[in-house]
Amino acid sequence: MSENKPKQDERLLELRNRIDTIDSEIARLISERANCALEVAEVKKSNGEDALYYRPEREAQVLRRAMERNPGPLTNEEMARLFREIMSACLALEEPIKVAYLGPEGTFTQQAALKHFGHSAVSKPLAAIDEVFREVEAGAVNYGVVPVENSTEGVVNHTLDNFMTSNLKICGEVELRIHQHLMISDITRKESITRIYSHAQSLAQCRKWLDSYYPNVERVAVASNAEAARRVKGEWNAAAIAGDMAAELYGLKILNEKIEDRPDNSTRFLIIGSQAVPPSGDDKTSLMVSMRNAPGALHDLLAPFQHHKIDLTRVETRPAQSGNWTYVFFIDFVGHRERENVAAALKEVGACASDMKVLGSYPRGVL
Ligand SMILES: C=C(O[C@@H]1C=C(C(=O)O)C=C[C@H]1O)C(=O)O
Repeated sequence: MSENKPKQDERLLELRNRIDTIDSEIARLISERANCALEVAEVKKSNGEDALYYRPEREAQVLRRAMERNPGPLTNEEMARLFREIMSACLALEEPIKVAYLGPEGTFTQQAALKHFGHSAVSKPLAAIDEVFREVEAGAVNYGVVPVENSTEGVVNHTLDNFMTSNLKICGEVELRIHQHLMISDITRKESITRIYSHAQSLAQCRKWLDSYYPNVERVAVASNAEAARRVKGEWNAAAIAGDMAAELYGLKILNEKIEDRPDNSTRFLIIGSQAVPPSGDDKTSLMVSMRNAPGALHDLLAPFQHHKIDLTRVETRPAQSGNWTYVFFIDFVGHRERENVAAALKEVGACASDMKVLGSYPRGVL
């Protein structure tokens, strides 16, 4: 035993007492904050604002500020995550926000929903992207969360196509680093794996890894990663590729961690709702445009953005549902539609397009 032990014990006791004092101060301040949020809800109610107290632009500002003034040693992301949960709990005092997501439970989309709304939101898994759109349109939930693009595998066509027939708006975005793991159940025989289940996108994200380590094993695409994990539960000769949440949900053991081919593999999700979001100070806008099929059409469409010094972050093309060989462009750019240069560019684009719809201006993803 070190002769310093009594001294160290004393120091430990002192530090723990300090932590206890700080904790009671934090608890008092969180309660004070919660009471303020309740009062804000009262004011909103007396202003006749909708029953929805959630304000995406204000939440983005609160999170950005938490990161900007972070004195350390916690990382900015950790600090913002803590504030994310405090806000989520404060908002739920009035009424928990209801969110539908592309399920089942355990998918990356659920993880994105929790990252964006915090754990006090009530989330509801649905089986298809179309169903998420319908549920939000019907007003059964306040918001929906759907994937829109993956850095390795590209765009999620289903989500873009839904905007052609829906009047929902984009109210936010959230980006998630995607880590894929190979997992097995407690009855799986490691040496006898003949089949690997996963969603097609995930199989594609791990193609090279699978070619190296399981070249002769059958790859079976199923509806979701969580479904892959569920199947493995009862099969002694199968493994699944899925994320942490699925492993936890189905009690699977992770055999190989982070097997995605690209270390920066990430997916972007959209928050869909019926609310137009005011500027937060750092925003993006998504636009859907149809053009007549004429020479120079794409140039005419993009020129106003260059002219008004607007940064494009994405341009996607999809076949229009109205006829063969006509196209719809999905364009994302930096800036809110209420900003002068954005409004001017939109006017010019509108003048040369056969159809144009602003899908939404929304805060750039913070976390
Ligand atoms: C408190 C408000 O309402 C909600 C709760 C927030 C919070 O806890 O900070 C922020 C925005 C809203 O979602 C507000 O509008 O300021």
